[in-house]
Amino acid sequence: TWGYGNDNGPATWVKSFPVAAGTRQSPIDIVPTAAKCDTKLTENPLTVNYSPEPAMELCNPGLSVKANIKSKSVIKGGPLEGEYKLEQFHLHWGSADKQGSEHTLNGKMFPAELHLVHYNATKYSSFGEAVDKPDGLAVFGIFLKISDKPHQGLKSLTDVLSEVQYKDKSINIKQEYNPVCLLPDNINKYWTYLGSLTTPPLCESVTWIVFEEPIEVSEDQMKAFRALCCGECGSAPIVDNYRPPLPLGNRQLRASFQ
Ligand SMILES: NS(=O)(=O)c1ccc(O)c(NC(=O)NCCCCO)c1
Ligand SMILES: [Zn+2]
Repeated sequence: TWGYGNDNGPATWVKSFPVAAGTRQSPIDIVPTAAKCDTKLTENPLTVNYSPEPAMELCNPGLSVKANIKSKSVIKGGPLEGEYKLEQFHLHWGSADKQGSEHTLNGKMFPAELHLVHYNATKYSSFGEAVDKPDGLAVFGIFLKISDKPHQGLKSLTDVLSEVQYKDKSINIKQEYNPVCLLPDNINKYWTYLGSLTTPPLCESVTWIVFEEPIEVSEDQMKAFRALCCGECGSAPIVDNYRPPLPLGNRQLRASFQ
């Protein structure tokens, strides 16, 4: 099956998933000077209405770590028509701080990138129905950068990653968890473009919203992600689970700010 190794990594995915060669693939390199500032985005501010998740499920599907959301946490506005409901969030990270993010900023990679995945609940009744529709999904992309202080919101997760170290392990976070704690302070500054899932099946169904402001995590928190395993005890660590950027082509990258 697909992965991030030499024999099954991003360059091989097109064999099983021809859409990998499509015209609205993700991630991309974000070049702020090439983005068009669109006042329609500021006139219709992005609004986030997340709720606390009691007993949030955290799992290791083998190629990332994922939290599944059951509560009604929704977003709307900005580039979005209708209301999009939070389904899950997960991350992509590197084996070292010099790499790990999927989107890049003027060619620069961040050590990791957090994805909060929403589906169009106005038009579709489930994530599964929405996942292959052109207006089906909206994903927040949040860059992670290293600081000497741990990210408090992520700490509830990084402190228990050892309990989902192996593939198919899952736990419930006891303390109720509101995913709003993962967002940067300023969510009014973002870039947006039409793209895809960054892993197979690579569906061209995502309105991407990538925030300018990174969240700050500690080196120890990065080490906790890098200690997760792709399989059972003794299997390789989950690292470098990122797809490199694809051409923007003739897509318009829009900015919510000057
Ligand atoms: N990275 S992303 O664009 O935000 C993204 C958001 C939602 C997704 O469903 C996927 N991909 C996915 O679920 N693939 C099925 C097998 C995964 C095994 O781990 C990727
Ligand atoms: Zn992702």
